[in-house]
Amino acid sequence: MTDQVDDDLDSAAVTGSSAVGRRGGFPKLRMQAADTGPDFGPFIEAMRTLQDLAVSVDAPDEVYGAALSHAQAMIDLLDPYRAPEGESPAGRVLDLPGRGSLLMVPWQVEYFGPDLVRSRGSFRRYHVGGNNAVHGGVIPLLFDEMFGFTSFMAKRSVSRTGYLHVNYRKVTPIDTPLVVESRVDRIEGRKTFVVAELRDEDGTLLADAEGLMIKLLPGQP
Ligand SMILES: CCCCCCCCCC(=O)SCCNC(=O)CCNC(=O)[C@H](O)C(C)(C)COP(=O)(O)OP(=O)(O)OC[C@H]1O[C@@H](n2cnc3c(N)ncnc32)[C@H](O)[C@@H]1OP(=O)(O)O
Repeated sequence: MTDQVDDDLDSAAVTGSSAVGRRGGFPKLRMQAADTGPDFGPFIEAMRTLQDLAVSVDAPDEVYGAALSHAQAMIDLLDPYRAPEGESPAGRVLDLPGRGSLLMVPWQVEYFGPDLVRSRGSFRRYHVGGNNAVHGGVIPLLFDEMFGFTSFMAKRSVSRTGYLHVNYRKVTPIDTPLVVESRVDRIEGRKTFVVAELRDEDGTLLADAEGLMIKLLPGQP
């Protein structure tokens, strides 16, 4: 998938501080897909496991103290390497789940075209809202990412989400392979109406969504 998207991302417009030009409203960034070494992916996966643990362990206070020391050592190690958006690899490694960004759910786009974008993955302990069900605020994050990608593939990339409506049809489980598909429903001037469905591998509908992506005007952030 990377080659096609590399080209598109190179000319894509995304928000950020290191602008090198303007296209539509967004600053245009150097946004080539990041080419990382072999340790970046495992580092992100380890950080995701730490997120799972941080929301789930019940440990003695001295264990939290020891973990805090390790966390502070990591902060000291990484802090000198802070980089502007569009330069740090997180969010730009298209072959990693969630583009290698901890903000994104760790899903992998497996098909993308102007007609359809499909992504697969699982939610995990970090995403639990209650009783092992995925938090109702996490699912729109997945849909919004899909709508952004769908809009991008439909060559409507300089767009932002105007609204995102989610119907929660069934409880969404963690640690279960799921699939989401998103497509353009219709285009009206600046407005791209997008729809998506989240299903389990048996085809059971868990949630669906409709969104409005609005093409930005020059000067809009
Ligand atoms: C491969 C890369 C993948 C990346 C994925 C990442 C995707 C992430 C996408 C996002 O999450 S973007 C962040 C969340 N969204 C925002 O922060 C948007 C904040 N809102 C705005 O900036 C402005 O509202 C916006 C620029 C979108 C629109 O403002 P405008 O003043 O230019 O639009 P205007 O109010 O004139 O509305 C334009 C049309 O949209 C309609 N509209 C706007 N908001 C609407 C709304 N909420 N509901 C229904 N219709 C709406 C409006 O009626 C009108 O329709 P008509 O053209 O038919 O007259």
